[in-house]
Amino acid sequence: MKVTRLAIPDVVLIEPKVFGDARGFFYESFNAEAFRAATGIDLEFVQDNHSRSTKGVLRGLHYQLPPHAQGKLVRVVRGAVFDVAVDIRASSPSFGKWVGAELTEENRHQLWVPPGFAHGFLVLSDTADFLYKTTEYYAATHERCIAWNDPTLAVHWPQSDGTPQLSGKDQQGLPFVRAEVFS
Ligand SMILES: Cc1cn([C@H]2C[C@H](O)[C@@H](COP(=O)(O)OP(=O)(O)O[C@H]3O[C@@H](C)C(=O)[C@@H](O)[C@H]3O)O2)c(=O)[nH]c1=O
Repeated sequence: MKVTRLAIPDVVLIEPKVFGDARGFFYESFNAEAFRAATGIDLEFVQDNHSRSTKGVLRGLHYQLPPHAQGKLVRVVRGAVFDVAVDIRASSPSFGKWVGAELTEENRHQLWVPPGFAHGFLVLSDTADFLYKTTEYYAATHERCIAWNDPTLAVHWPQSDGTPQLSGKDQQGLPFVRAEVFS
């Protein structure tokens, strides 16, 4: 497993070791002990999620407030997305900054998005199957959404020719300046 800390070092890119042979491939998509040894981060996941989206769909920027804040280990098993994590921890030196990575079926990269970050992704392929593990359960009452195109955050979404396809909820995403953040 190769671990790279991104420009916001709490966000970690993971490149698993893949064993290919005549049958296909095998890799450990998560191993708590190996993850801890490589990153120093001790994780206990409680929920696994799978979403499927078509090209041009954008989901985000989502987070849950404490006490239901979620860390997410995200990956793509079909297609390709541009994945984004925004630091919304008021006391952080990178508050309001974002990092992004392309996660694809081919590169098998994963992103660790810690609690205290808003998260979203744009689908670049015809279809994308997006899988993620979370450290806390879904809590609808505590979920929040910041607008994907907030001018203060200025996330640079790639290949965005026109407006992405958004859920009704995501069309109501708040401006960053009005969003509840982590103290
Ligand atoms: C996220 C989630 C949704 N749901 C339900 C609520 C709703 O009826 C339906 C679709 O939910 P959403 O529109 O919120 O799904 P989606 O827009 O895919 O939400 C996800 O987006 C990405 C970017 C994240 O970071 C995730 O944490 C999550 O917020 O699924 C659950 O039952 N459990 C869950 O954990």
